[in-house]
Amino acid sequence: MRSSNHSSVSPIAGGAEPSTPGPEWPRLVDTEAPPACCLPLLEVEIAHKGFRDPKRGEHRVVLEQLSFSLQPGELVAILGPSGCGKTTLLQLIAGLDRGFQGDLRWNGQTEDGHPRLGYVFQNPRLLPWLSLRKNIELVLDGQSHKRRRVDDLLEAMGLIDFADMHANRLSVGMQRRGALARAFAIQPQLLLMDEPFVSLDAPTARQLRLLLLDICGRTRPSVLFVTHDLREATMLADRILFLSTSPARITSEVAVRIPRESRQREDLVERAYAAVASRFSGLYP
Ligand SMILES: Nc1ncnc2c1ncn2[C@@H]1O[C@H](COP(=O)(O)OP(=O)(O)OP(=O)(O)O)[C@@H](O)[C@H]1O
Repeated sequence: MRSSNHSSVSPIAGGAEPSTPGPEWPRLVDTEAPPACCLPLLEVEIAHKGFRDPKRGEHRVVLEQLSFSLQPGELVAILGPSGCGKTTLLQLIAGLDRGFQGDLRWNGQTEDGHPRLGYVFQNPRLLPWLSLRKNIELVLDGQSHKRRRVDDLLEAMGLIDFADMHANRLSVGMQRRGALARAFAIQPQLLLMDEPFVSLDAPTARQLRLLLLDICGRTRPSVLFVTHDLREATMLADRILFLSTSPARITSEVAVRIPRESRQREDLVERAYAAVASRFSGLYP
């Protein structure tokens, strides 16, 4: 299973019709997913996920017939309207919520083969009573050279001068960077990120996106991240999956063909972004 359960060029439900492809298709962006290279790290097949509405007591379907796969080393962005079920999807994949109908297959298996997993939550979730350094060392328990690894990461995040400060003394932006450092520290095989760069100032967000690409280039994790920022998705992702409103399913998919080593080129990203934005105009301005 490589592509999702949708026609690859279909518009999002309720959205604008796709415009005629421009010159960037299929050079920088394409609706054809690249051919699968090998066994997917993850195959998602969610038949049904719902919640009981706390007020009315009714069962509400949030995800339905949603499927896609993730290749080793692939960076995939998930976009969709607010409240459609993006965080819910990440939580199912992380195993934080097992109440759904469907299957998650890791390296082709449903039981074993769960990879080392990093999760950057929407809220940084650092332990307020510990220093920033201790928050990160905590996930490296028992590993040698952890101080060196933590210092390197804090340096890269521009946080080294704040390493011994309690987490609750840090600004929200600094806590976000700390949460990213904590997720990178375990060198995850799969990194799940829920709007990781939101509420950071533009230069810091750009610096961290480039850092993510740099780390991905070196350690090749698979990354699945939620964003509302189509430009960010175009800069980072190899594929962008578009979700519909609840019950969410994948309605469209775009492959971004900017080579990883050229993602820092704003001109290329801007052209690819313009092509994707024009095709899905009105939905993700
Ligand atoms: N534990 C829960 N109990 C009941 N309803 C829930 C629960 N968790 C999520 N929901 C509901 O499921 C729907 C999807 O929520 P989710 O947080 O996954 O959306 P989202 O796409 O990530 O939203 P946003 O883009 O605003 O962050 C929402 O209507 C939410 O209220």
